[in-house]
Amino acid sequence: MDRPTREQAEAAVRTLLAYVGDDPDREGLIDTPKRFVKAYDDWFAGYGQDPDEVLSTTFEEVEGYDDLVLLKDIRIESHCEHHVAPILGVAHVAYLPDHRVVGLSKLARLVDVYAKRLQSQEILNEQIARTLDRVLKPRGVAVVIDAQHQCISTRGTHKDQVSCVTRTFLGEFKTNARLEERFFRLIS
Ligand SMILES: Nc1nc2c(ncn2[C@@H]2O[C@H](COP(=O)(O)OP(=O)(O)OP(=O)(O)O)[C@@H](O)[C@H]2O)c(=O)[nH]1
Ligand SMILES: [Zn+2]
Repeated sequence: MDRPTREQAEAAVRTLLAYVGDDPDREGLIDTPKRFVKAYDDWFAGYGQDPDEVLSTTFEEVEGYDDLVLLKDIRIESHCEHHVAPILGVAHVAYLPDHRVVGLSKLARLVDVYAKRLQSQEILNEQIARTLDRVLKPRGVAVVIDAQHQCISTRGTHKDQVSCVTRTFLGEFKTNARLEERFFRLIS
C-alpha cells in the first residue's frame, strides 16, 4: 500500500472524530487532526530509524571487562498492534560482552526504535534481543519487559494492575542457569 499523504492522514482523523459522534469543525477539534498526526509522528518514529545503526559505535578498550552489562528500568512507551493502545512499562536489557561494548544509551535507543512501532510485547522483546545479538555478537543477551497494556486496563476486560512479563535469553544466558539467576537478582 502506498504511504498516504499527511493530508490524507488528517482527513482520516476527521472521519474518526465524526465516527465517535463529535463535530470535527467545532473550535476545540478543528486542529485536532493536525495534532493527532503530529503525535503519531512521535509515537511511531521508530519506522524511520534503523536499529542496526543505533548499535554501530562500539568500544574495544574495556581493560578485559567480561562480565555482564545491564541497563535496567528502561522506560517503555509503545502501542499494541491489535488496538493501537498504549503499552507502558520497563525493559531490562543485558549482554555479556565479547571484547567490545556499546554505549549504554544505545541500549535505551534500541528499545525505543522498536517500541515506537506497532507490535506485540513478545515481538518487541524478541526484536530487541535478536538485534543486540546479531549486531554486537556478544556471548549472551537477556531482555525482560514488564509492561501494562491499556487495551486490557481501559477497555475490554478493564483489568488494571495487570502486567505482562516477557523474556528472551540467548547464548550463555540461556545455557548458564547461574547467570540467569544473577540477572534476575540484579533486576529484582
Ligand atoms: N500476546 C499478546 N496479546 C496482546 C498484546 N497486546 C494486546 N494483546 C491481546 O490481543 C488480543 C486481541 O484479541 P481479539 O479477540 O482479536 O480482540 P478484542 O475483541 O479487542 O479482545 P479483548 O481485548 O478480549 O476485548 C487480546 O486478547 C489482547 O489482550 C501483546 O502484546 N501480546
Ligand atoms: Zn491491544
